[in-house]
Amino acid sequence: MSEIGKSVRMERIFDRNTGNAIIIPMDHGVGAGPIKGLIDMPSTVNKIAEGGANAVLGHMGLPKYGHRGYGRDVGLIIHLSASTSLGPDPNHKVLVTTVEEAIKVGADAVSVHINVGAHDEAKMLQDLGHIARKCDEWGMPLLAMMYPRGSKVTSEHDVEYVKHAARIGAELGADIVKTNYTGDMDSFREVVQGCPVPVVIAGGPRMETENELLEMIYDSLQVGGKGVAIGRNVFQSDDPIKLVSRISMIVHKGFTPDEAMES
Ligand SMILES: CC(=O)[C@@H](O)[C@H](O)C[C@H](N)C(=O)O
Ligand SMILES: O=CC(=O)COP(=O)(O)O
Repeated sequence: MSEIGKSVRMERIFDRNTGNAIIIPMDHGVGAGPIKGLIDMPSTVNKIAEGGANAVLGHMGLPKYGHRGYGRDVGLIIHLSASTSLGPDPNHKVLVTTVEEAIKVGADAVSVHINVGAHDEAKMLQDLGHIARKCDEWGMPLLAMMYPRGSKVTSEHDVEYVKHAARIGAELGADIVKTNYTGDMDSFREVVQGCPVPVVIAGGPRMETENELLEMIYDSLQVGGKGVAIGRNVFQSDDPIKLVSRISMIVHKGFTPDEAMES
C-alpha cells in the first residue's frame, strides 16, 4: 500500500514526462540565518514556482512562514536534518523533525543530510536507516543529501568519495540521492552508474557565472543525472524566475546552455 503513496508523491517531485526534477532548497535559514533571498519566503517561493521548479525544500518553517495560498503549485520536501554554522561541528547533522510531522504540514517528500566521513557519521547513518524505515511505512519518498565530508575526505568533489556517499544513500533506503557534481561527465557517470536511485546534483556556493551553472546542469544530465537541488545559486540570483526557467529548458526540454541563455 505504501508503495502507491511513494509513487504518487514522487510524481509531485519528478516530472512524470521527463523523469527529471528541479528542486530548490530553502533550508539555509537554520544553517546560516536569514540570508539574501530567504527574507520574504512567500515571494521567493512564488518566483521559484513561476519559473517552473518542481519542488521546494525546507524545514518546518517553510510551510509555516512561506506557504502562499496562490500561484503555481510546487511540491514540498520537508528537511528533517539540521546543524548551524555557529555549532562546534556543522557537519554533525541531527534529526529535528519526524516523518509524521512532515506529513501533517503536507509534505510530498522528506530529506535528510548525511556527511559521510564526518566525526559523527555513525549516528547520521543510524538516522538515515531509521528515517528510511519510517518513509517506507508512510509511503513518503526520501531524498538523502549525501556529502563526503571529514578528515579522510581530501576533496568533496572527488569521484571516489562522491560515488561511495551516493551508494550509501541508496543502499540505506533513499529514493533520491543529492550529491556533488564531480566536475566532468566521465567521473559523474561513475557516480550515476554506481547509484541505483535517481541522482540530482547540489549547487553549493554561488558560481562565477550563470553559464557555468547551466553547463554543470547540462553535463550532469548527459551522463544520467536526473536533475538538480540547487538553492543559493537560484534564490540569490538577480532574476530567480528567469534562471529557473532556463534550468527548466535544460532539465525538461533538452536545451543546451547556449540555447537556454538565448531564451
Ligand atoms: C512554500 C510551501 O511550503 C508550500 O506552499 C508548498 O509550496 C506547497 C504548495 N504546494 C504550494 O505550491 O504552495
Ligand atoms: O540544504 C541545502 C541544499 O540542499 C543545497 O543548497 P545550495 O545553496 O545549493 O548549496
